[in-house]
Amino acid sequence: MAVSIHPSVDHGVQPGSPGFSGGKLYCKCPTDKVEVTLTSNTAHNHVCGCTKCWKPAGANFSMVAVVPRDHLSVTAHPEKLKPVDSSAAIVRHACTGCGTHMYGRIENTNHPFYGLDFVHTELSDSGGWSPPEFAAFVSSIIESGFPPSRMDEIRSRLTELSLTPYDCLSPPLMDAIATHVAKQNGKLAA
Ligand SMILES: N[C@@H](CCC(=O)N[C@@H](CS)C(=O)NCC(=O)O)C(=O)O
Ligand SMILES: [Zn+2]
Ligand SMILES: [Zn+2]
Repeated sequence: MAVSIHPSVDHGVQPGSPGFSGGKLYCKCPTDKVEVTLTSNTAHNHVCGCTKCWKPAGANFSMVAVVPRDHLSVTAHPEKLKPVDSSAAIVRHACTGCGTHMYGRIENTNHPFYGLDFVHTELSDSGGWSPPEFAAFVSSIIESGFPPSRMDEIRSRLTELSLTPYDCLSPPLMDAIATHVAKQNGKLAA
């Protein structure tokens, strides 16, 4: 049995549906579930090994994608949500009943990814969402206790799944961040 990455990809990455236009995410409480409604598909879906992103029980990676913030609303039980860390770049909102992170929002208007919310589409009861495209912050799984001696297994499995492993974000996203910074510091035209 290959090393587990995340339950949504361990049996192969499922393709998305062209024209898919959104759906609902639910927390894991048995009743009174927090419901988040997305009115568009997600983009830049990926698996993330960092210690900040919510992972389902037993998973080594989180699966996380972005959606424009004006396409996300909390449509049931907003009173159960609480920010995990209001000073983080991504302010993640967790269910106080079950601990699931329902969305993460960037509140700093100068952040390169301002305007985007971070979501876990495995919490949806519908298929068709954009599939994960790469693996971010791979080395960070060691910070959660994963044995460093088994990192070759992890990177081989990710590569087999066509989830190219990066120890930060993918080159296009790192370029987007650097472009944002260069426009702010005047090295590139805004
Ligand atoms: N090695 C650190 C990396 C944390 C990190 O930088 N995470 C990235 C990917 S989600 C990030 O953008 N974090 C911003 C935030 O958590 O607010 C860890 O695992 O805790
Ligand atoms: Zn819950
Ligand atoms: Zn992360």
